[in-house]
Amino acid sequence: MLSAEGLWFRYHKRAPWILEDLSLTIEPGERVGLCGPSGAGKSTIGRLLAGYRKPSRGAITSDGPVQLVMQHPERTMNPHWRIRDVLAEAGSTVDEALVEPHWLDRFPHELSGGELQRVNLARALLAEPRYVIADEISASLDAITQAQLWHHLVEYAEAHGVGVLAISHDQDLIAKVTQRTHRVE
Ligand SMILES: Nc1ncnc2c1ncn2[C@@H]1O[C@H](COP(=O)(O)OP(=O)(O)OP(=O)(O)O)[C@@H](O)[C@H]1O
Repeated sequence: MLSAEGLWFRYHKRAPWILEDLSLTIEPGERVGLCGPSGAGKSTIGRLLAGYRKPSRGAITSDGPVQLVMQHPERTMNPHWRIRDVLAEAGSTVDEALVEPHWLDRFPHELSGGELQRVNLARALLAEPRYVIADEISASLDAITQAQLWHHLVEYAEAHGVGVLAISHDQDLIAKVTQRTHRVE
């Protein structure tokens, strides 16, 4: 289980608390939606769960690796590396349902936003995570690309018993791809 218990967090000592006593659990194979207004701290929760930040108080425990996938894949890839090398850093068996072979020799800026997000998701899955935090991964994509991306993630998660936290403003999407929702205010 991926568990956050009694989390308190603020970005600076004198800044206001973003999270006050937040608790949340995700079981392997479970898909949970994370909803709430802008600025409520959803991305912050994702960063904490993935270990990018440490909570001021409280505990995060996990029985396996956690991968965070974010909205802007271009920000997480070296622009001077070809897609082949971006992926090779994470592992060797690329999911061909996500990554088309003719993309491998291109640079990140030579793919569309949706194609690059598919590469980004494939890279995250190469790390064989037990949990995936999907933070607005399809926010800027058209409906078909959004559906494809989520189809891949849900199928992979079901096949491998991976727990997913889906962060999105889109309530309809959350209802479609998750089994329950956690709300933050
Ligand atoms: N690096 C940072 N330094 C200082 N404050 C930050 C930082 N990142 C986020 N914040 C602040 O923390 C609060 C929560 O931000 P966060 O991005 O977690 O919210 P969110 O719920 O994901 O919002 P949105 O739905 O708009 O993406 C906001 O008030 C934001 O301004």
